[in-house]
Amino acid sequence: MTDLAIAAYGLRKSYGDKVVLDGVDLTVPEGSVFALLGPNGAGKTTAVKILSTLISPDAGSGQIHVGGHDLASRAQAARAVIGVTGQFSAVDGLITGEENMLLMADLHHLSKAEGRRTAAELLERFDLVEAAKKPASTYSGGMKRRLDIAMTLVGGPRIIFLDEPTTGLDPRSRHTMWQIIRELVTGGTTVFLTTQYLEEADELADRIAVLHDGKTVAEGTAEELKRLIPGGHVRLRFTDPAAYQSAALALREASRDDEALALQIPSDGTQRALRSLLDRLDSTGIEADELTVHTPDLDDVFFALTDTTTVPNQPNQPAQAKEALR
Ligand SMILES: Nc1ncnc2c1ncn2[C@@H]1O[C@H](COP(=O)(O)OP(=O)(O)OP(=O)(O)O)[C@@H](O)[C@H]1O
Repeated sequence: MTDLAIAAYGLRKSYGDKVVLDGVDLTVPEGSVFALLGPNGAGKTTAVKILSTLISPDAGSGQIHVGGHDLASRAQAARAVIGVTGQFSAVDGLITGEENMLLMADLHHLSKAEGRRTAAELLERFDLVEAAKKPASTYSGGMKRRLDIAMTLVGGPRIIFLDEPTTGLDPRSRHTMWQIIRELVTGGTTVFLTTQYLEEADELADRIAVLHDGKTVAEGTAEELKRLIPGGHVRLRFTDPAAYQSAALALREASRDDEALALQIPSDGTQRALRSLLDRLDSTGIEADELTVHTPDLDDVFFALTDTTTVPNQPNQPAQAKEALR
């Protein structure tokens, strides 16, 4: 069995009468990337803060082991093997990137020579050599984020927590950050990240947990999560209301959008399914003005699991009828 870098059971945290985490289990195998997804305020940062020993869980939580150390009795030992970067950035804007790195080396009690060597190595690795002598306040968002991670790596952590590592970055900087994260994992580091971007979880994570209302509502690989919901469909749009009505009669399994004159037909999007659909339309002499194939992605999973206000589409009911049913 693979060793677990993080094994947390029954995580609980409330602020006053607001329950933020209501018994969350999180297990992360060593050397893997785990993504915690959830809408704003779901409790992702709170989970990161607990796992990285910045705050304590409530009494009644189960055991939490990080890097093999029980947080209740050996928090100091756990702290020695982890690094945290995120919304609470450690970068000091008033001093240079290099000075920030050397400060970190001091905090980790590295000798002067070792501190300089480590700082130089990491500045090089994160493409910050040119900027190293400039105040960090002059850095772009992407550079600051890279410096933040470089600082975290000074202590050689085996497990790193990245709280929304790419929020606010432009696409190029985001891809650079993804590359950095992949390299960290190749080097054996375990990465626990929180993200608002489903695409990011899909790209990077071996396993993903979706947090909602203080609970994990789904967990698995991106593929497993996508399989949880059907979601796949073909959408046919018409400009002629008569053609739309005929098509709705011919395709009784379709969901109707009377306003947009569009029909949504559940489908796995395969060539065979599409051919059969088109054959049915052909045989009735109906032509759609637009056809789009939608295969489920993480967005569908995320919204299906976290949006409690959505009423699933009822097959083939006109919008007014649906209204009347409410
Ligand atoms: N120190 C605190 N005191 C009171 N409430 C808090 C505190 N910290 C967090 N909360 C509340 O707990 C909830 C979860 O916050 P948390 O920061 O963990 O969410 P999040 O999922 O990281 O959200 P975001 O994506 O917006 O950062 C929020 O409603 C927040 O207001």
